[in-house]
Amino acid sequence: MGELAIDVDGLELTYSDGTRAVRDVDLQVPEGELFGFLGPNGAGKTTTIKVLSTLLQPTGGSVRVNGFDVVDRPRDVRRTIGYMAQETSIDNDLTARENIRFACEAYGVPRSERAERIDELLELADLADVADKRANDFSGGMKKRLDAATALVHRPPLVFLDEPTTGLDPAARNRLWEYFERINEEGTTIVLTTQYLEEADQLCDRISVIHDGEIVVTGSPEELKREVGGEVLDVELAEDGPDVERARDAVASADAVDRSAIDVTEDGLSITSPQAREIGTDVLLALRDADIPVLGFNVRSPTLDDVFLAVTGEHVDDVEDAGDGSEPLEASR
Ligand SMILES: Nc1ncnc2c1ncn2[C@@H]1O[C@H](COP(=O)(O)OP(=O)(O)OP(=O)(O)O)[C@@H](O)[C@H]1O
Repeated sequence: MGELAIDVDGLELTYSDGTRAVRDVDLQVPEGELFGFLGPNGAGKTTTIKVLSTLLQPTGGSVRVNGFDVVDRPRDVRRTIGYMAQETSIDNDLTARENIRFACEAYGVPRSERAERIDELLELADLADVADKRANDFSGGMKKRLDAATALVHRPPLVFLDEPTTGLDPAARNRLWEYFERINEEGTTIVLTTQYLEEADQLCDRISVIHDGEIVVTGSPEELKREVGGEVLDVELAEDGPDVERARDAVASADAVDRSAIDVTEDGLSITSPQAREIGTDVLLALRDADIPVLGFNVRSPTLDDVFLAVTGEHVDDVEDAGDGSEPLEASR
């Protein structure tokens, strides 16, 4: 492992009204990683990112960013990071080029380097063709790409992106993912927050699932899925059929099925087991004996949705908050 871009030990952040937004957070992110905080609204993602980027002072624990303590050396931290907030900070009345030029001035990029830097970032953000159009005419995805470009003008080795794709359609989101991958390949460490399981899965080298202000698990998407333990047997039940709890009781009565491994899903039940394939017949027989019709069943690998359920004990739907019209924490399958 190379140098640590982020080294957090026992971070606590309690707001002045007593809200304990973040607690007991330990985290190490090596340089070069594309790291994600995954969690629903209110989990503490923004608060954590604001502490890491010196916008909030921790109320406990120690936080080092690029080797600098955020309390003792906030200027050095700010000099070496880029930050893209949830709300875009670009000026709609300015063109893409003018927005980046303005950021260059704000970050003190030497005058002689500005023109080259602007062209380089317009290219990276895939906005060279529309460089002289006003941001007001841009789509949501283009605005986000421009916003991220303005956070990179001073060539920070580490950039924070707070929910960079929330509210975007899948095509725009894919384009942003490619852009972030390019930035990361060029050597910039990226720490982002997301409510999207698919985003965490596809984009991030490692993720921390954050829930109620605590990191509940950290690892690569593959590691986390492996930790779920085995495969998942989905059983689809008739919507107007018997009570799903009765179905759960019936399945739990089958040999080799652990009751705690049975979850209620939108379509019926899912059973996680190292022997998901072997227990299928027993599960179907148990449901038939209880006169519960089965519409379909399928064995599959776990998704991050299953990871989320396993580590938080909550369903994605239970924590879903589609207040902004998007579909956060939507399953990736
Ligand atoms: N300024 C504040 N004062 C008091 N409580 C706050 C403040 N800002 C956030 N909180 C609370 O802290 C908790 C964590 O909020 P935070 O914004 O960090 O979550 P989040 O995971 O980023 O969610 P979101 O997706 O909504 O941004 C929530 O309970 C929130 O209500």
